[in-house]
Amino acid sequence: MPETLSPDVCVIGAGSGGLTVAAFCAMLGAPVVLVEKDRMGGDCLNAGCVPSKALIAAARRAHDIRQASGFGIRAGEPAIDFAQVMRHVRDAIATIAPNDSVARFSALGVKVIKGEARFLGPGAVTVGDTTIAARRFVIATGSRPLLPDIPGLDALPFLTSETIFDLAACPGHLGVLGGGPVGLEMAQAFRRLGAEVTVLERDRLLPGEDPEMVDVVRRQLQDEGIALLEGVELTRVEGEPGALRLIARRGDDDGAIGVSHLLVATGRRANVENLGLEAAGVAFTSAGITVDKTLRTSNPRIHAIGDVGGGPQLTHVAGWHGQMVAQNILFRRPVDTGGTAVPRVIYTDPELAQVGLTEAEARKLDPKARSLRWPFAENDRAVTARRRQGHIKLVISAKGRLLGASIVGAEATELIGLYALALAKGGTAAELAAIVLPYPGLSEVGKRAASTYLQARLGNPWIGRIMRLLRRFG
Ligand SMILES: Cc1cc2nc3c(=O)[nH]c(=O)nc-3n(C[C@H](O)[C@H](O)[C@H](O)COP(=O)(O)OP(=O)(O)OC[C@H]3O[C@@H](n4cnc5c(N)ncnc54)[C@H](O)[C@@H]3O)c2cc1C
Ligand SMILES: NC(=O)c1ccc[n+]([C@@H]2O[C@H](COP(=O)([O-])OP(=O)(O)OC[C@H]3O[C@@H](n4cnc5c(N)ncnc54)[C@H](O)[C@@H]3O)[C@@H](O)[C@H]2O)c1
Repeated sequence: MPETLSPDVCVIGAGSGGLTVAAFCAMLGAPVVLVEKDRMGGDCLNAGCVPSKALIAAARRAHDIRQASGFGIRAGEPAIDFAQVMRHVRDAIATIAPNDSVARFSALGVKVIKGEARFLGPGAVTVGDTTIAARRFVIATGSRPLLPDIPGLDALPFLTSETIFDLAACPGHLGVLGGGPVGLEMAQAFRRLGAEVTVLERDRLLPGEDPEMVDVVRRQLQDEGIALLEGVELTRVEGEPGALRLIARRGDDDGAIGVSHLLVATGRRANVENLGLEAAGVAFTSAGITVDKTLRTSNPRIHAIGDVGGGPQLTHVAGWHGQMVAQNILFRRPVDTGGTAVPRVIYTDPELAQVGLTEAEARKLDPKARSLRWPFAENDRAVTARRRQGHIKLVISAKGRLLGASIVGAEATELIGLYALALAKGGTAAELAAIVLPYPGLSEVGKRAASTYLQARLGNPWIGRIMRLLRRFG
């Protein structure tokens, strides 16, 4: 039966961004319709953050067992039951899934419609027989793997983030095309689970990250036996299923690498197709829907958030967008994606976390910007846990104001939050050096780095003069 709904808000896509908008609106009593064509929870829950971090956690256990002899515990080579590892991955998804389910959102008061949404015009969307004429729309349709045009690739089976978590057996030799976050996280996880792994990256590993921090990750991956081929172009894929030949070129040299499986992890493309964006008057390019810094599209009644908007493709960014846009729709609270420093983490071991400016970015804006470092090897907690790799780097202005923080080392994800707060509050190295932190703790690495700023100032001749003056008073 055709029906027309007229909610305040229609959200398209039930991933991290869309779910946040829908939950926020429903909890405040605004009528909201949420349309999802596939699985509730989107990419993060079903084929992204959750399965990847579950797999990484399993792989870490295998690695810890191999490393246990350093603690005086003899364990030997772990026996890996890959089917059970994958059950653990599915179990993690299934445990979290109820939070994102139709049942939960319906109970919150959201009208959830399963189907593909398409704009009929600037103020109406159709899903099957239903037309939704909402006051405001939020497009949160996410992204999907971007597949490079490489001769032979489409004729042979290959994996992407959408299929790798369905593997029934561990690959014998996993080729990974792309040394970005997906490629490196999966390369290390599969290596630890027993696969031979070769990464092919046409640039350098993690090209968007500080090279000094990436070096620490690179060394660890190499130590674990991962072959890292940087500056190479994959020119052709040959062979047959289970026995692929990757023909790659570096400069004028061609070489072939035999692998059993190939993971293509060369970035993502925004889901802008088949949405009727032209009918809606929403401008877009192949990079995504065009939005201003308030996340508004060229149609002022329509916002676009998360991966489809072409900004940083991260779950917490999609959620943050969703929260701001919901507040804007309900309370006219201004949206501003400009000023906030958003952390990002590569979940390799050691983890690489970044917030604010990298050293190179800061120097471009302020040639007097400086860096303060402290190694994990000089941190007592890291030493006791045999997790001595890596360091923190705080980037500060000439006057000591924090501009950015990079951490490569144990628990970098958990450590970076402090620096996100410090950046938001205009914090300084002196303030970071003054915090009292529990001993022993990894968080002390940042305090020690910040303290080097003060130590450098102790050489100032005025300090000696002031001390001599004060001595005269007893
Ligand atoms: C392997 C991997 C690991 C990742 N790990 C992390 C991580 O550790 N941390 C992190 O922050 N980020 C991570 N990400 C990125 C993260 O998954 C995404 O940034 C996030 O899911 C984006 O959320 P979104 O709401 O924009 O889109 P999505 O989660 O992709 O949701 C979009 C939804 O819209 C639906 N949809 C699309 N078109 C329509 C339509 N026409 N009608 C109805 N529904 C539609 C889709 O089916 C989908 O459910 C990872 C990504 C991958 C691939
Ligand atoms: N920890 C996290 O937060 C996390 C984890 C995974 C994914 N993600 C998000 O998912 C998105 C996708 O990740 P990704 O790693 O697929 O993409 P990416 O764009 O971040 O990295 C892709 C890498 O592949 C390389 N590349 C591209 N084409 C190539 C080719 N033809 N041959 C060889 N190398 C090639 C690029 O130089 C780049 O280093 C990212 O934007 C990221 O934000 C985040």
